[in-house]
Amino acid sequence: MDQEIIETGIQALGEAKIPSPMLKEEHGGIHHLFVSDEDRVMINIKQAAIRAMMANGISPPAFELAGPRRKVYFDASKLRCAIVTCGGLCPGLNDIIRAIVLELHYRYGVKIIYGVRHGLEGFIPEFNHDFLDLTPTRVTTIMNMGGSILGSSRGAQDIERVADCLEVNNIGILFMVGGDGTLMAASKIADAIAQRGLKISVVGIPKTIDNDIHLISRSFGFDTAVDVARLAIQSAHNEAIAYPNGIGLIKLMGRHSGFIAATAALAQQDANFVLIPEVDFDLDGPKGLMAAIENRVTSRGHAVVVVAEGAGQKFFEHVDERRDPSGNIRLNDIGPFLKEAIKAHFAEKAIPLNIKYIDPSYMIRSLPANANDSVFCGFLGRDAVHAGMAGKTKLVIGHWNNHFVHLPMVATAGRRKQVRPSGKLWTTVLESTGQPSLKNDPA
Ligand SMILES: Nc1ncnc2c1ncn2[C@@H]1O[C@H](COP(=O)(O)OP(=O)(O)O)[C@@H](O)[C@H]1O
Ligand SMILES: O=P(O)(O)OC[C@H]1O[C@](O)(COP(=O)(O)O)[C@@H](O)[C@@H]1O
Repeated sequence: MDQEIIETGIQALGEAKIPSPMLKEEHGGIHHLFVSDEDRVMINIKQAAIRAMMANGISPPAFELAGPRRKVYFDASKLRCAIVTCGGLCPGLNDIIRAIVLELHYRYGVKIIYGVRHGLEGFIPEFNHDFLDLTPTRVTTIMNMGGSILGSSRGAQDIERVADCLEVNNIGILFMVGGDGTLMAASKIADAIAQRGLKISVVGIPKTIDNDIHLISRSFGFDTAVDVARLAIQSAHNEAIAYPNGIGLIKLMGRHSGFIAATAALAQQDANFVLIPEVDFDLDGPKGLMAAIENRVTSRGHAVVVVAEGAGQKFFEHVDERRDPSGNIRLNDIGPFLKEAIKAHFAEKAIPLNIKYIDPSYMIRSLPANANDSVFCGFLGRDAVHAGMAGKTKLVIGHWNNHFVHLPMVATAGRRKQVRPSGKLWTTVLESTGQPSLKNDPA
C-alpha cells in the first residue's frame, strides 16, 4: 500500500477564511488524503457559510477524525520508532511519551522505540546525546515527573542531517512533540524524507503552554498552567489584603497570547487588572494604569495585578532585538519593570505601599500534568500512534470542536491564536497576530 501523504494549503472559503477541506481528488499535483464523509468533523463556521457552500456543491471544511485505522501500514515486527520533545517544557510531556510507548508496544507489538534526547540536537552525532531505549518498564511511572525524560533544546539543526539520522537508524515513524517551531521543523523533515523517497511517517503533537497554536482549540499543559496560576493569584491576593495598601503583582507566561493570564483571572476573580499582549495600555495619564491602580488602592486598600510576559513591551526604551537560539524574540521582563514603576508612582505621590511580586512561570511549566491534562495527553499520544501506524505523515493530532482530529502540519505552523478581548474567551479563535514573522527562519 502506498503511504498516504496528507497535504493541504490554507485557502479562504467564502467569508469564513478557514482551511480547505482535505479534498478527495488529486489537486495541483498534490495527493490529498481520502476522507469519508462519516470521518469528517465540521469545523466551527457560520451556518450561513455552510449552507452557501453546500448550495454551490462545495463540501464544507472538515478534518479527519483521529483514531485507529482498519489498515496498518507498517510491519510492527520490523518497525523502529523515535520520539523527540523540543522547545520549552510543558506539563504533560511525559504522559505523552508514556502513551506513545505503551500503545506502540502493547497495541501494535512494536518493540524498538528510541527516545531522542535534547530535541533536534539528539539527531546530530556531534552532540553525543545517545538514543534512550524506551520500554514499558522505562516509562511506566514517568507521568509522575515534570519536565521531559528526553530533555529538550532550542536552536536550529540541519534538516538534512536529521533525515540522515532517521535513514541510518532505519526509523519508520518519528513522533515530534513541540510548538510552532518544532512543527515547522517537522514539516521540513517530512519534506526531506519525501525527497529521498523514504517511507517514514512524521507525526506531530502540538505543544504550547500558552495555548496559542493556530487551529488547536486546546493544547496539553494549559489546564495545569491555569490551575497553578490560579493559586498564584490567590496567594497574591492574600498578601495584598494582609497589609495596608497591599499590591500583589503576578507575572505569568504568555509571549504573544494572554490565555493563561486571562483564564486564571477568570478562575480566581481576585485580579483587578489583567495585562495581556493583545491589549494596549498606557502607564501614565488620567486613563493610565498607574492612576487606575492608585485609585483602586486608595479606595479599596489593596489591588491584584496579573501581567502576561508579552504585555507592555512598548515601555522598554531599547526594544530588545535579541533572539533565542530558535529565533524567538527575547522579551524584556515586564514583571520587575512594573513593580518598579508602581513603587516609583506611589513614592512620588507619598502614598504608603506594600507590594509583593510573584513570578511562578518556570515553576508552572515544569510541573507534572494535572488529572485533566493527563487524560488529554493519553488521547493525543495514542492517536498519534494510530496515525503513524496507518502510514499517515506530515500531520498533527489536534483537538477541535471536542474531537481529536488530524490536521495538516502546514496548516498549524506559522500562525497563532490570540485572545479576542471583545469576545468570550472560549469562543475566541483563529486570530493571527498580523505580524509577518514572529521568529527568524533558522533553516
Ligand atoms: N522555521 C524553522 N525551521 C526549522 N526548524 C525550526 C524552525 N523554527 C524552529 N525550529 C526548531 O524547532 C525546535 C523547537 O523550536 P522552538 O521555537 O525552540 O520551540 P517550540 O517548538 O516550542 O516553538 C528548535 O530546535 C528550533 O531550532
Ligand atoms: O526561557 P525559555 O526556555 O526560552 O522559554 C521561555 C518561553 O517558553 C514558553 O514557556 C514556551 O515557549 P515555546 O512554545 O516556544 O516552547 C513561553 O511562554 C516563554 O516565553
